[in-house]
Amino acid sequence: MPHSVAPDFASGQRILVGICTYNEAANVKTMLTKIREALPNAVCLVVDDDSPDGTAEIARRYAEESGAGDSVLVKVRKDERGLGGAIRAAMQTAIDGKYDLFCNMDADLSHDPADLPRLVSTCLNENADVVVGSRYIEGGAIVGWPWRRKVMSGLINAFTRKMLRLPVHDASGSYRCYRVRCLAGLDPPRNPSDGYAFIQEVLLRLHRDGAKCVEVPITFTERVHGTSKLNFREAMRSSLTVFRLLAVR
Ligand SMILES: Nc1nc2c(ncn2[C@@H]2O[C@H](COP(=O)(O)OP(=O)(O)O[C@H]3O[C@H](CO)[C@@H](O)[C@H](O)[C@@H]3O)[C@@H](O)[C@H]2O)c(=O)[nH]1
Repeated sequence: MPHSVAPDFASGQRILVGICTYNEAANVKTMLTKIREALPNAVCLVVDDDSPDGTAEIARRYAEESGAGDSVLVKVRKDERGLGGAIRAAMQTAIDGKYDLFCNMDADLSHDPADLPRLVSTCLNENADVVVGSRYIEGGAIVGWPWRRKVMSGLINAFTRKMLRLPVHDASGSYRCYRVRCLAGLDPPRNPSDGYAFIQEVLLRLHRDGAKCVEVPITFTERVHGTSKLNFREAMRSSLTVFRLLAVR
């Protein structure tokens, strides 16, 4: 999809782009390069759970050698694991740093950094509180998944949307742009999801707080390098979390 705006359109906004990484040595450098091309004024944050493959070190070296300096931050969590906790840590950095917008995306190039300007401009132009990159609306797509995973993910998302009365069709994808003031306004969750379910949980809590949620179509492309960390157990745990989230106020 073509960009409707020039890459530096949001120069008045302070934008933090967070990518969470576990064993993304083969992807992190390309990701950072492409994010900086897409949004030259944004700050990139890598939240790495002490990956044994040296992801954090590659990101640090990239920051030094590319001259990115303070516009690439690397946070290493030594004793914690889990995508949900890592995204929460990135959100907290956005809140503490008084950023205006926080964009979150996968670090394996499944989410195309070239879509970042579209998410950001939609947030600004439509005065949205959260913009969700969606695989399940017209124009959205998934490339490279076997049909079984597509069907499973589509069904889980339809079920989650219905059960939690969410206003979006893609609750489990984490390509999003948030207004930081809305994240800062959320009460700290009492028992937050540490795994992939956090992606649904934060959307639900924002929606219940009255946040304006807008969807834009994205194409999700299965990674070429590295492996997914979403195993069957975590997928089930995340899906069943819907029932726990029914109790979220
Ligand atoms: N810091 C940290 N990052 C993690 C962890 N587990 C996964 N990640 C990072 O989270 C991103 C997505 O993880 P994958 O394991 O590659 O997920 P996927 O199978 O490609 O996609 C599924 O999960 C995505 C979560 O964003 C979803 O967007 C997508 O819908 C899909 O269901 C990657 O950047 C990966 O490195 C963790 O424990 N800690």
